[in-house]
This record gives sequence, C-alpha cells and structure tokens, in this order.
Amino acid sequence: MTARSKEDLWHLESGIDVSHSGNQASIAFNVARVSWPKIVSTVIENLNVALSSVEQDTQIRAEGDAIFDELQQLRSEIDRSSTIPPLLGDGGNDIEGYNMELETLRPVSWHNSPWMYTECYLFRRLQTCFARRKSEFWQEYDIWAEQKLANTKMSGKVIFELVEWFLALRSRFIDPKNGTSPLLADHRIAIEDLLQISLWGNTADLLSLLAISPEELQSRQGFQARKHLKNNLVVDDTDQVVNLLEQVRAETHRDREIHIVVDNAGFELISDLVLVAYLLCGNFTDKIVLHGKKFPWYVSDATQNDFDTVLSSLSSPGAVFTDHGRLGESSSLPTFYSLIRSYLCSNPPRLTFTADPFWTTAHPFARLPTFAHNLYKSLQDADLVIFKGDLNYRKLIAGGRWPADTPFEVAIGPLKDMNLRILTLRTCKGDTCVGLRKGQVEEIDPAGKGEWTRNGQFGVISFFDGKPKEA
Ligand SMILES: O=P(O)(O)OC[C@H]1O[C@](O)(CO)[C@@H](O)[C@@H]1O
Repeated sequence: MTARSKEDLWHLESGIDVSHSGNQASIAFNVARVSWPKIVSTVIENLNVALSSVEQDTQIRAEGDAIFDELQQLRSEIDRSSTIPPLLGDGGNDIEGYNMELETLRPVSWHNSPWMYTECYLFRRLQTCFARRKSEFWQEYDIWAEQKLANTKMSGKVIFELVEWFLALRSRFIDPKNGTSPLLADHRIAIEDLLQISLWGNTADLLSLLAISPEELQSRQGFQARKHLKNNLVVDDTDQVVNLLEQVRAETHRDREIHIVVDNAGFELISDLVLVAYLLCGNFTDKIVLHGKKFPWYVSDATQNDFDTVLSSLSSPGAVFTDHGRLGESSSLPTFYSLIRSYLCSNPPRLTFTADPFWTTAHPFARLPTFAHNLYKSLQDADLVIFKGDLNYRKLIAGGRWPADTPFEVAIGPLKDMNLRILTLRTCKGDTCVGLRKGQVEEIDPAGKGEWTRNGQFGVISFFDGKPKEA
C-alpha cells in the first residue's frame, strides 16, 4: 500500500473527497457523535447482562471485568474525541493493515477522521476487546447475538409470508427436476421481484435501528412496503442482470458460480436465501458462495453462527417464532429449510457459507488484489458477484463523495479493470449515491435537503460487467 500524506486525509487514491467525521456536511459527523457512542453503550449494557450470570472469582468473570474497563475507555475516547490509538494484537493478520493505515492517516481523532476507516476500526477494536482474552468463552462471544435473534423472531410474520410466496413461485415457474421454465418473461418478473426483496431486506439493519418496535420492523419488511419502495429505486440495472443470468443459464457445459457478499443476519439473510434458492433450482448457476463475516460486525452482519441460527429457525420454527401463534406449526419454513439443506449437503455442495478476513478490514474493495489475493481470484472466477448493503457499496466506491451523476464504473475506480462482474443491491444510508441521470437528483429532492442518500428510503440495483466481451 502506498503511504498517504496528511494533505490527502480527505482524499483517496482517486483524489475525490471521502466522507469524514470532521465534515459537518457529511453523515459521518453525526454518526461519530451519536451512533458510535450508542453502539459502545449497547455493548456495555449487553456485557453487563452477560456478566450477571457469570460467577464471581472465576477467570471468565475477571476477563469480563477487564473487557468492561476497556469498553468504558473506548466510550470515553469517542466522547472526548481523543487521538485514535493503534489496535492491540489479538492474533488476527488484519491488525497490521489497520495500524499501517492509521499511521498514514495520523494524527486522527474520533471526530476528525475518514468515516469508513474509523467505523471499521471501531468494530475491529470492539472485537479485540473480546478476542484478546484467554478463555474461549469471550473469544467466541457474540455481544449482539441476542439482538440478532430477537430481530429474527420479530420478523416471523414477514419471513413466513416471504417463504410461502417463494414456494408458490417455485411451483409455478420452475420444474424442480430439470429447472426448466416456460418463458423467459416469467423469469424476468420473478428475478425482478427477488432482487428487490433482497435489496429492501437491507432497509432494517440493526445499526440504523438500535431500538425498533415489531410493528415498525414489519412495516418496513412486508410486501406492501416493498411495492411502495419499488418507485424509490434510483438506479435500476435489473434488465442487464436478467440478460446475464439467462446467458449463464444456457452455459451448462462449464462450472458456473455466483458469489454473494451478504450483509445482515435475520430477515435480510432469509431474503438472500430466497434469491439463492431460485437461482439454484432454476439452474441459473451450479453453485453459490455466500460470504459472511468472521466475527460480529456492524451489529447485525451475518456470521457463520447467524447463518446456522437462521437455518434452525427455518427447520424448527416452533422453537423460535413462539409469539406468532400457529406460524410455528406451518410446514412452509421446514420445506424451505430442506431445500436449502439439500444444496448445502449435495456432493459437491451447491451452496457454501464462508467468511474471509478481508470483509472485516477497512479496505476499499479496489485493494482486493493487494490484501486478499486468493479471495480476489475466486471472485474473478465467478460469473457474478453480488454485494449487499450500504457498507459494501461504500467500499466499492472507496467511500468517495462522488457527484450523483458519476457513472458507477467511474466511481468503482480500479475495480473496473479487475475482470469482475459486480452487482450491488444497496439501500442508501450514506453520503453518496452514483449512477444517476443528470437532473435526476432535482426530481428526487427538489428542496436539496440531501436526505435521500441517507434515510434508507431509496435504493440502487447497479451492475457493472468488467469481464472482457467474447469476440
Ligand atoms: O448494513 P449496511 O447496509 O451495510 O449498513 C450499515 C450502515 O450503518 C451505518 O453506519 C449507519 O446507518 C451506515 O451508514 C452504514 O453504511
């Protein structure tokens, strides 16, 4: 990585401004002063709950108390906007990268630093507090596990509605034996719906909604909400995606693979699994690789444990969706589970879940070849890589504050020439959204308030094909 000078602090390799917590015009200004302290406080509260059931005078208790002290220290650093210190080693190979970058940015403080770097640092720092302990109990501890499970439980009704819808769709469009479908037009409609379901499933990440009522959550996730939100797609490359999928579907003579860099656990992950199931049973690909996070990240991002929890909620809904009356007795969720399980257990597996450490670094994705060569190769081999959610989008465009009419392929910078096919399904929760027509922003936001890129109400389906065209 090339060193960056202090003058470049607000700039990236591309020379464009990045979202910055010292800039009042950036969403990062408030996030740093309001959301980050709230996140750390929630972790402290959750830890207190965990400690209340740990016996006194045990190693786990002593380590828990030490974690508590470190979290208090972190909270006070953020409140006082102290200089950000290097991360302490916890055995992870990514620590060096974090500290190297910090060195090039120095001196930076919590309220005056590039948003993407510092927010990722915050979550990595939280992880070090747990991972540096000797006991496996804390090393493996997921401080947000309860919240993630509660979110899945609250979403029972919409999960059920979604799975029933999928099963009906599958029986209508796809012959499970040979994956045939009567008409291309049918797939178009289905894929359009599936992309949108997976996209809007991202609206309710737990970080933006640390406290949300079940009613509010369901109103954001239900079918009616999605129908309304369809008009809020500001970039929609669905047609190109459907064309690509149809093309790949015909290429049965070779091994075909699609990768999905997933985002949140719970409802969003199930909305992704519905898309996965359709692509696999419709024979659009031979295999799908899901990329999750290696440790708890951005509150609700999916880890291997969360993936397993989602599978158990499908296989035994009665044990999870206790507040939903007869829903727990329905056979739809177990039927869907059996389908997913058949893909996970086939030989070779048609579906896998993996968690590369690169996804929990602060690196923009254009640094993939430098910091995660094998992962980069595997993404190049894929027919399509789908990136879910806001943070992944920000990493695709390197956190830059690009003008909205910047073409997506320009904003992704060096990724353009990396032989990747990129699809991003993102609800807008940041400073920037690219790929819009000239004049479109004025139509969306006549008063020029700028909220549309931040409030999660608008979304994009942006596609870029970086693979060389066959002659
Ligand atoms: O789960 P997602 O879609 O990546 O969202 C995480 C997002 O949370 C925030 O940090 C706060 O809303 C966003 O700005 C960030 O990108």
